[in-house]
Amino acid sequence: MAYLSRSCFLNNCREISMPSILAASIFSAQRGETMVFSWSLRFLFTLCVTSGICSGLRSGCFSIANIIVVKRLRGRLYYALVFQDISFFDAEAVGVLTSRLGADCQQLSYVIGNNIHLILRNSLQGTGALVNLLTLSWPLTLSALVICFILSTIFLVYGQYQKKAARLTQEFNAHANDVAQESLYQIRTVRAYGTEQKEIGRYKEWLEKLAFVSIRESVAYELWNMSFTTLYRSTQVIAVLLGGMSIMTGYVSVEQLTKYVLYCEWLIYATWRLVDNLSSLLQSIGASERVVQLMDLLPSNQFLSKGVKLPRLMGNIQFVNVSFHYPSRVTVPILDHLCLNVKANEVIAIVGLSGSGKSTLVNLLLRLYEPTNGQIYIDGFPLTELDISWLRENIGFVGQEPYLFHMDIKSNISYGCPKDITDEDVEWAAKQAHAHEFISSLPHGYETLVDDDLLSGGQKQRIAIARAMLRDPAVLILDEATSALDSESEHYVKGILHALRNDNITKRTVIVI
Ligand SMILES: Nc1ncnc2c1ncn2[C@@H]1O[C@H](COP(=O)(O)OP(=O)(O)OP(=O)(O)O)[C@@H](O)[C@H]1O
Repeated sequence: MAYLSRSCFLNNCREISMPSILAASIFSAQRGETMVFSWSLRFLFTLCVTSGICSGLRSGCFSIANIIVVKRLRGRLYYALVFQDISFFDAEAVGVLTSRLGADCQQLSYVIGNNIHLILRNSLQGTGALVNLLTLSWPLTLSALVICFILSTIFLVYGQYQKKAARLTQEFNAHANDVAQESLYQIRTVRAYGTEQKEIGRYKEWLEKLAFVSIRESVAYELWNMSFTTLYRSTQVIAVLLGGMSIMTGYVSVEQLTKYVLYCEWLIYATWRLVDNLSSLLQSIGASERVVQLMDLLPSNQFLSKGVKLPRLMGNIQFVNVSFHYPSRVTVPILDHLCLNVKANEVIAIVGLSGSGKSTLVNLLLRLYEPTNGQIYIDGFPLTELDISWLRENIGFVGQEPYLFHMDIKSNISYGCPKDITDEDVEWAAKQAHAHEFISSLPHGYETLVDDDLLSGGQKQRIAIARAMLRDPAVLILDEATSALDSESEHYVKGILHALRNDNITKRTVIVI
């Protein structure tokens, strides 16, 4: 790669002499200097071939580098996202985050890949052209430079606008993406309530905002294009005007003027390409600011500090004066100086009105959020001092709305299990959760791929219970785990709870909400 870059750099330097050689070959033909003419032609031909080869190799290498950069960016961003606090996900919409992972990462790769490389190349060619122009005639060069200066000034104004527009485009795109994702994900609710038109309207609202910004962006681009073309043509007219006058006064020769026109073309072309690359660079920077900010986020403190791993989790749980409000709703206290004592191997039930904070209690125990006041102790250790991954390995949790992954049933049951698992273990857990029978009746049994329509709410919940049972946890939390079960399954699950309570061999603390 380094060798290739060096060769391409040398080729770019050689390319700068092209207008000179072109003019030299034309005028050597006019003077009848066949040797010079044939040498110039050979040189030009070699330059054409090497330019083509270098350009092909360069764009090939940069496309590959781009693919690698996008892969790494996405990986790094995903890593940064996954290790954020849960409160981060309360504030950020999933559709917006997936948009950052997709289109925005792609944009950022253009900054790193194509643009910077093209900017360097065009700067080199522009500088080469300028040096050659200066050796030909400085008054003529000055006129070309004035035009380049005006072009750059117009571009600065336009570039600022483009950067802002790019950021808005990304924002509106991300919101449109979020609305579409939400509606499609909730399509059954949408259909049941007949809100298809309302959802289309919600999506269109963002599309309209997006179109508005895009149209303004296009108009700005066209204005810039218009200024550029006018100024570019002006250079040619000025060259003929000043150059013609200089020839008439004998200040420059025809050959010098020809070289000047060719180099001028080269300079303006390089300026245009440079400005265009800078403009898309600014566009990409505008679009990728949020990606960079997200990538720079440090992982949650929970993962940074190494906590204590106890030889065995007994399951003593103590809430001492715990108060809490959600970070997104600081004015709404959920828990206020709560004290709770659960002894190891106890089976307790937490009962309360809807919205009274039962699930919040579990969220705090799993350390998804930190209490705003007070302390939670597990086996006498403050929760914050324990190794969080170790603790979660020892807790089995079944939530109110169990979500199954798009994997086969066996993988769903063994999901996140820290131990080595055999097929028999998976079957045992499924039997404990009264799930074995319906799993066996599926076309591919435990190998059946789970998708949204395959299982009923109660069946999904039984698989989630099996997942928790398989870990053989020291603390088992069932957050309204029977809410989606039919009366027969509920009866069985209650049987499991009784069995857990009377089980004196497998000791565990059970919290039932
Ligand atoms: N992530 C969150 N951000 C902000 N507020 C939240 C969040 N999760 C829950 N709440 C609020 O906290 C309060 C308690 O919710 P919680 O889910 O703990 O109640 P619950 O007793 O489990 O209710 P239910 O029995 O209906 O499940 C509710 O007012 C709820 O709106």
